[in-house]
Amino acid sequence: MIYTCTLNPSIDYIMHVDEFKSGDLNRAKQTFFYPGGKGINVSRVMARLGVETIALGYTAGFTGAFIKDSLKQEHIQNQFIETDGKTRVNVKLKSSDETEINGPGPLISEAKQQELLQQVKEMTDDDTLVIAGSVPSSLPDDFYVEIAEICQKQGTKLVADTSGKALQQLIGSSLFLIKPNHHELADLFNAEVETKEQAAYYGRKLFDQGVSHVIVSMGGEGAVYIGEDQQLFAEVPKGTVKNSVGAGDSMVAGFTAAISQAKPVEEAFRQAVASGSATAFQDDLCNKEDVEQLLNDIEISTIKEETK
Ligand SMILES: Nc1ncnc2c1ncn2[C@@H]1O[C@H](COP(=O)(O)OP(=O)(O)OP(=O)(O)O)[C@@H](O)[C@H]1O
Ligand SMILES: O=P(O)(O)OC[C@@]1(O)O[C@H](CO)[C@@H](O)[C@@H]1O
Repeated sequence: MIYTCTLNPSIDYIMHVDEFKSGDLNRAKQTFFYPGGKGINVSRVMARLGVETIALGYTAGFTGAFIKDSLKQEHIQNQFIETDGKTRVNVKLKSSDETEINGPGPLISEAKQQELLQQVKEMTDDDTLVIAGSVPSSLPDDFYVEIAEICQKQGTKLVADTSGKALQQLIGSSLFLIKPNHHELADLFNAEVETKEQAAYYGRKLFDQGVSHVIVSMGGEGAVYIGEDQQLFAEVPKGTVKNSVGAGDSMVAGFTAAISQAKPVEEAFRQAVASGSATAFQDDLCNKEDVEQLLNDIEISTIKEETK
């Protein structure tokens, strides 16, 4: 089974405002509510690509109930742990540019932390766990590392989509897939990552430290894949970006779904990029048809040089 874990889910409240003026009364011309949080986005895209997952994490209050209802409507199983307080609402403001305000999320007690670790301990070497998103401030900084240690011991494949300190701490753990964007990769190595060669150079360092598959996304500039004996570059399809929230998560979902269906790595990478762009080109996350339509538009080439 493939599990996704979202420690800090959200309702994503998308607001389209024509010309946003800070400090003024603005009226949105269109709004949307979506169940959000990176792992939940991965579960939703994988469901659309025909792959079953079970969503784990913490939900709370009426906002948490919205998330559970929404997933139920999309036939996605969950084993969320209910906590006190309310699941956060993250505001995504779309105007001439994209502004995001993410809430802090509810407090998670020590007992609830142990409950989640117990769920991980019950997984086996047939299972895959996707840990995605930020670690709420009430959890220990190294909570993901604790999960990684459990997974390594029992042979559960671990996919990690996080950033900052949480990502830094995970490097060195045995990981199946990570997908930093080029800014996150640059932060990890305190270096400049602007070109595909630089992305490949630092991506290879992550591979050498125990990550089986590394995808570095570079927004509209393309994406890089580093694996055992391949390093690939994909041009992203051309289109109008409507809402890039969840585009990175869609890539993780596209790749993980394809691998679970025993597709070759290059095809999994192609599906990752198609899923990311298909999400970027619409308000909600991508559908299977959108992904399939983009697959043929993606040119993949080999990156030869690995110099900075
Ligand atoms: N301008 C664009 N044109 C086409 N595709 C895009 C564009 N911007 C993003 N994408 C798609 O979204 C993917 C992820 O984008 P990005 O590198 O911004 O990741 P990210 O920062 O993790 O995303 P996010 O945090 O917004 O989910 C890209 O690899 C690509 O497939
Ligand atoms: O605050 P975090 O956990 O870093 O990110 C949460 C979030 O911004 O990530 C998803 C998009 O990737 C959204 O659905 C959600 O609002």
